Amino acid sequence: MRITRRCFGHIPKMLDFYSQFNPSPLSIKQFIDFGLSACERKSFTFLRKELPVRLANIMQEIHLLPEHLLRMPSVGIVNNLYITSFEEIIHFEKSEINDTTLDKFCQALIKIRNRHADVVEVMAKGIIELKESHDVDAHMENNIQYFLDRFFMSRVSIRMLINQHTLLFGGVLNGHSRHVGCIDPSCDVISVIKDAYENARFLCDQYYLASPELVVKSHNDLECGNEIRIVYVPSHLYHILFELFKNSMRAVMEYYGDSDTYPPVEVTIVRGKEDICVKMSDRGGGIPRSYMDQLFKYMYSTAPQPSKSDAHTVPLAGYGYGLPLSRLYARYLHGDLVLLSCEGYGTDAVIYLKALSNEANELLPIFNKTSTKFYRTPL
Ligand SMILES: O=C(O)CCCOc1c(F)cc(-c2c(C(=O)NCc3ccc(C(=O)O)cc3)noc2-c2cc(Cl)c(O)cc2O)cc1F
Repeated sequence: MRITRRCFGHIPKMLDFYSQFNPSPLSIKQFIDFGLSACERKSFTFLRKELPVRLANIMQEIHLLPEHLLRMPSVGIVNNLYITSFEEIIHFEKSEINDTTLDKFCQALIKIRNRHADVVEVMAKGIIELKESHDVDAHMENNIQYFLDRFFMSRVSIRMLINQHTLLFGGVLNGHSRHVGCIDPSCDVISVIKDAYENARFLCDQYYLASPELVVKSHNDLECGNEIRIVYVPSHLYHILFELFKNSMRAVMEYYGDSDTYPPVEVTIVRGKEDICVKMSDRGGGIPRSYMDQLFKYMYSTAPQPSKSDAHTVPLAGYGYGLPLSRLYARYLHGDLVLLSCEGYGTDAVIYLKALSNEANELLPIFNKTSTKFYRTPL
């Protein structure tokens, strides 16, 4: 990236240095245990190395992107955001550990988090710029899908580290006393489901003047009928559920357009030995298999917002990254999100979450020969 070389002299060398280390995945149990011992100096010492490592790993991949994409103005903006933030963090590499340094570090993290707030939208704009200026073949689309999954997963992980440190040590009182940073050690899955449903229903009522009811079923044979709770990040679970409820409601309301009664959206929660599963079932008519693959594709989802005139048709091309990002949130702690549709009937979406906090490890992209080869190997 010529711009980088000219303007940020020592950065390329530092990028090479930090990208030779693999990111260190933490389990949600480690986040909790660390958060309960809450030692700011230990957190600072870990983060001033780990954050540059995670930033450098993904920055090196940005530089491997197809030239056409790399040259898009919005991708250049994102690249420079990362360079600026990387430079700010490595500034603390050899700092003396005292209260002033710790306070400046916290402020720097908050500044970085704010700087990167709109990166998803800016990256989506970069994809639109590419589609409007070049033909994108299957190989390039494959590269972009691979990169964006890794890029957005890396971003989720970096924001998780920043949020934990700033929530634990940023001086703001912890409103939810039992939460450890952004983690709820005893997250009541059903209450997050109801939250997400009510908010999606509000949007559905606004647009369709009606909405499907919610039916919740729960199976917990492992802990004989107790409430199903998990050590998890409520905001991640909410993000996934909100997206799925919006999709289910849209499908049901479009499929039963002229009816005045609608089949409910059924959510079943099951506590297994390994996983907690949340299955969302709707009778929204389902999706043909030929279309299923497109739902998780960034290139297919990235399209200019539908003009108001076509607002009445179901946008078959998704217009956001809601579904691919939801799957990344589920996969971030070794869970998953799977869609099963029966065309002509409806769709099941299953969220798998690790039931045990010591198995819920961060899933982090690693910049190495394997990932480099992927970008350089023709289909
Ligand atoms: O990102 C965004 O903003 C929203 C992006 C997303 O927008 C969509 C959306 F909400 C709902 C559907 C949809 C349809 C549909 O639309 N069926 C009708 C059709 C008929 C024919 C064909 C075809 O021939 O290709 C395709 C679909 N059926 O089931 C679902 C459905 C999809 C998901 Cl992911 C889900 O969790 C639950 C569902 O019920 C498709 C979307 F795409």
